[in-house]
Amino acid sequence: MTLGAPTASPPLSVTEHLDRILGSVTRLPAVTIPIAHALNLTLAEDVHAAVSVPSFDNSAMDGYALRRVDAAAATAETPVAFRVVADLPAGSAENPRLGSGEAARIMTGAAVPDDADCIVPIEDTDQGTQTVLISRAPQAAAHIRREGADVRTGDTVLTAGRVLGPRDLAAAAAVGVSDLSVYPAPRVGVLSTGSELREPGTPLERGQIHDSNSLLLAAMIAEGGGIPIQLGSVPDDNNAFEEILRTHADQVDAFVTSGGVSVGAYDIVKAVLAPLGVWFGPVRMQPGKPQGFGRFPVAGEPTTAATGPAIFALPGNPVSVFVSFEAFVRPALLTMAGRSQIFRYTQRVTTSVGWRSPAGRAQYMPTIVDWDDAGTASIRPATAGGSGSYLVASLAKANALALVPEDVTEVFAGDVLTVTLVS
Ligand SMILES: Nc1nc2c(c(=O)[nH]1)N[C@H]1C(S)=C(S)[C@@H](COP(=O)(O)OP(=O)(O)OC[C@H]3O[C@@H](n4cnc5c(N)ncnc54)[C@H](O)[C@@H]3O)O[C@H]1N2
Ligand code: MOO
Repeated sequence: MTLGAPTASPPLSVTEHLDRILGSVTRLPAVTIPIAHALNLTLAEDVHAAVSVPSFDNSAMDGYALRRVDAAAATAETPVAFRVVADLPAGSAENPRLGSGEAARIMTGAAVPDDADCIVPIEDTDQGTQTVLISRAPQAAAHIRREGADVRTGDTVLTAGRVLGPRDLAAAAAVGVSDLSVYPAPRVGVLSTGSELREPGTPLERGQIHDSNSLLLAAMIAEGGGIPIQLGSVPDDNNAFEEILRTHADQVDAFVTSGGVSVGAYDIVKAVLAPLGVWFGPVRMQPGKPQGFGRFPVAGEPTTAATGPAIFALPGNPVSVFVSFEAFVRPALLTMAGRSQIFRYTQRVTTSVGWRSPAGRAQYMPTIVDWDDAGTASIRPATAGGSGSYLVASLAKANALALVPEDVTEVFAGDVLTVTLVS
């Protein structure tokens, strides 16, 4: 056991700490993967249509393909008879010749014979299979979906930088593309520290608590477009902590740890990582004051190389974990995932009650946004205890974080604050 080193670094503002982090992380190298695995990833290269959509003239209706001129006189009272010379379900490769007075029965999506110039829907016929009576004169080119009406071969269908949603994947598939160049989701090892931690569901003895940070972090990583890798929890033991990081360093793009970064005698995270060059110090925020950030060296590389996985050493208090993730980890992971939009949208909202905020620290208050009947939003703290960093159960009620600037020590009802809606 190594004693935690006292904090030496001067306090950073939230912006200074975030700038250092964003200056250190870069997007991951692009990879080419099957479309089916590309949901929510950022596209690295434009996608061009390999085939037109539609790729052939096809019928928009179940009906009959024929030459319009032959049915020009058709009315309900004086229907015109056609000989049915072919039957064309969708997928048929047939291209039957159609002479005067001849029709092909055709289903939606089937290729229109070259000799036909319109489709008569079955509603305007007697649905005959040998001969068919057409009871309404068709419009020119009626119900034919033309080749290339949507996109033509070579057209740009999706542009680089796009975050791929379900419709993007469908568009890529439709234009004949099977693989996409994307920035991969960062793989993030999640490790909780603390001898007091027990698995959720385990009965607790005096002094023990359930490990909620592992779940919180893994879920936030997944929600933020990363792939969480649960490494469980380690007791306050320097060697056990370092060993688990070393074991996984070459398998992850980042680590997020919680706990053990303050000034206590058992703050192992700082004790192990600070000598490896990871920065530790206070950030002028509440909650989330003690922070650590740097790179964890991969075996065989010099500890000074900035090539190992990024490591975010967050404080242990659960609300601090949540706020720290929102403020620092989420934008960094989104950067690694190639996103250009790395911050959530904010809005200015009026507070319906007041509260106190510590001097010289930006306060992140978990809040509930209420909307009145007129659609006007207001916020109130989500928990009776304000931004107390241990209030993990009440944190679930919050749907927003309100930011109180460093120099404000009291928020009054009616004040307007910058609010980030969180999920
Ligand atoms: N003398 C001082 N003490 C503390 C200071 C300070 O400046 N001087 N800072 C306080 C602040 S602010 C914070 S935040 C915490 C951060 O401490 P650590 O990062 O070292 O975290 P721990 O001591 O390990 O744990 C803090 C708290 O959180 C609970 N915890 C830890 N891990 C989990 C988990 N996985 N799931 C749920 N809860 C967890 C832990 O039991 C503690 O109650 O330091 C203050 N102290
Ligand atoms: O800064 Mo600590 O993270 O308030 O509880």
